[in-house]
Amino acid sequence: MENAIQVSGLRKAFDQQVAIEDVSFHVKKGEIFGLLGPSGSGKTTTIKILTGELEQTTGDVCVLDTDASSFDSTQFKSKIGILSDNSALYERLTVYDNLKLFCKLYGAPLERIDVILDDVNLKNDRNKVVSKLSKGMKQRILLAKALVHQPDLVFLDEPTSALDPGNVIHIHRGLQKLNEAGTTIFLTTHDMEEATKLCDRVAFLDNGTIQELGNPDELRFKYSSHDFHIETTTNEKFVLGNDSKNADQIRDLIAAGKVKSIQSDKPTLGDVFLKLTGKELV
Ligand SMILES: Nc1ncnc2c1ncn2[C@@H]1O[C@H](COP(=O)(O)OP(=O)(O)OP(=O)(O)O)[C@@H](O)[C@H]1O
Repeated sequence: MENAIQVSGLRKAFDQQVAIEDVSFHVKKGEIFGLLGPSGSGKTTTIKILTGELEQTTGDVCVLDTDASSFDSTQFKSKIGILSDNSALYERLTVYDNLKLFCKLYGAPLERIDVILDDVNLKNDRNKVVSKLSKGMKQRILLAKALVHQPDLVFLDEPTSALDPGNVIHIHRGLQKLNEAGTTIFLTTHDMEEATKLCDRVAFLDNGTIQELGNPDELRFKYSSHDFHIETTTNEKFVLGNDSKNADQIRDLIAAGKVKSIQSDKPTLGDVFLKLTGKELV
């Protein structure tokens, strides 16, 4: 099967509270797929259903050719990695020993530990006791734990939310490297730059339903006004619509050497979300 994840008609209600409704999508093997949405939109609920932590109210879920009834099996768990708000570490053990325990659980070679510690920028902290580390460092150990056994598919619930910009760049590189080696990545994020940079496709979730789904650049183009933003050599700024009448004007301005810059309108993913839902994606 070429899909790593197949979801159709998914609904989850907690008593009267509907968290997600009629959610359908697929994630191809080898893709980086992002689920984007504001707080409370249903991202974590979706991840928890896909990893077997929660049971859906209705709908079908298939992950790595495995039906939800088998998500508890060790064989399935060894093929996926999870970073979620429930991920935990042994605080009194060192960084290395935490990862060693996890490797032993899933039969992963111990040589992977130093490779993954480098990917999450913790190479020099391998012998430190976890309880003495910062929140951002613990987040990176949890990320290493999700990735150390080289899973076929990883679920990352806001992987960089607690990290400083330098470490975000480092982690992004590590995730891209992992993906190039064949791992499918499913992530949630509030960070539109992260989604634009990393994801092959994104889905916008709002109030528990998918509002739009596609490649970030294609979505940005689809929701662009296609206007041109022009700045002249005399620092005048104006906007011209993308039509043949304006093409003549733009050509004349260029011919007269009066154009300092021309930029086409390209909304950010946050702008697209705002257009679709009237909400900021924060
Ligand atoms: N265990 C639960 N019991 C009752 N309601 C819940 C439970 N878990 C989630 N919800 C509700 O389901 C909705 C979706 O929550 P969810 O945690 O999936 O959102 P989210 O998009 O991950 O938010 P955030 O970005 O803040 O983590 C919210 O209205 C939330 O209050």
